[in-house]
Amino acid sequence: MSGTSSYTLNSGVTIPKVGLGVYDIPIEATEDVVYEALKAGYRHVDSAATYDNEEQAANGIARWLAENPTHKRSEIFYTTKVFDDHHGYQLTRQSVEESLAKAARIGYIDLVLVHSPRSDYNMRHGTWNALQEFAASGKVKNIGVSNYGIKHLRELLAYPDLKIKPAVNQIELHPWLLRPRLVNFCKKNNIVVEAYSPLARGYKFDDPDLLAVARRHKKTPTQILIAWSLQKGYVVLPKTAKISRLKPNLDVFDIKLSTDDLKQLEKPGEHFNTGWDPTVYPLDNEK
Ligand SMILES: NC(=O)C1=CN([C@@H]2O[C@H](COP(=O)(O)OP(=O)(O)OC[C@H]3O[C@@H](n4cnc5c(N)ncnc54)[C@H](OP(=O)(O)O)[C@@H]3O)[C@@H](O)[C@H]2O)C=CC1
Ligand SMILES: O=C1Nc2ccccc2C1=O
Repeated sequence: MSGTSSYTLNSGVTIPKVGLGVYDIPIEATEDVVYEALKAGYRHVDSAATYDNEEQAANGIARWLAENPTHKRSEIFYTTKVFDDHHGYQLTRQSVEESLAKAARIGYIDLVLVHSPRSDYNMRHGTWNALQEFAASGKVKNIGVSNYGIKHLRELLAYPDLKIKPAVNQIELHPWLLRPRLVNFCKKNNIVVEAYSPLARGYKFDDPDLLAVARRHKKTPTQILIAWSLQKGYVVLPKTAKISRLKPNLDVFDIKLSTDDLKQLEKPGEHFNTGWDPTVYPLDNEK
């Protein structure tokens, strides 16, 4: 098992279980890190319009494909996102066209996400309609959401003109932020869960329970956290800008965490958010 190990989305398309998150990788380093990631076995890259490195991420993929002609574009999964300031039908069309132009060297985008629900009903609805059109056109293969809470998902699933359900919901998840209700809602609705900030951005690397589990498995805390996400059935999106960390972060498929390991790692009482939490953003009638 490796970077090619995958889940199947509700669209029927497969998605590699591990993706390289490229948030905060400096623009000038992104192409090389993505290229090296593909060399190391990654087949999935997660970017966003706001990360300012979409073009460099796509170019890293294009360079690797050009140098490895036995491999096909279809083996690689490239995600980007539409930010809050481009909600609404017209602005979302514009944002995705810009993302497509930046991804020109790889031809299409595998997944476009609504980055967060932070607007209002009409704007979110317009955004989803624009994404549905891109998906129908084939320029975008799958569409989904990020940072949606249960209420935002319920709202979307009730659009009277809904044609395509979200393929994924990308949310912050790690042993200090478990979100069982939201995860179960996604699973029940056949929405694949993607875990972002799966390393809790490094804030918990010295947690004594994490260190104990890591010692037992002769693995690093990073590898245990990635394995934890996989064992929960999540797509996992660890970020590193350091080429030397790419391979070790993928060397996780042999880790089998026991029930006792999971109990020791998971901290249901913490609800530790490392960044923003748009899953609680109010609906129109809550404002
Ligand atoms: N949809 C959304 O709203 C959000 C999406 N995301 C996505 O999730 C991805 C990952 O989340 P992110 O918040 O970046 O943080 P992560 O939880 O992935 O943690 C990244 C941190 O861990 C460090 N790290 C990585 N590997 C190792 C290692 N082997 N040993 C020691 N330290 C390590 C990195 O440092 P270094 O780079 O120096 O290795 C960096 O400081 C993002 O890049 C983005 O794609 C993230 C946040 C929000
Ligand atoms: O990767 C991300 N890190 C962030 C921090 C703040 C807001 C959005 C994001 C991301 O999408």
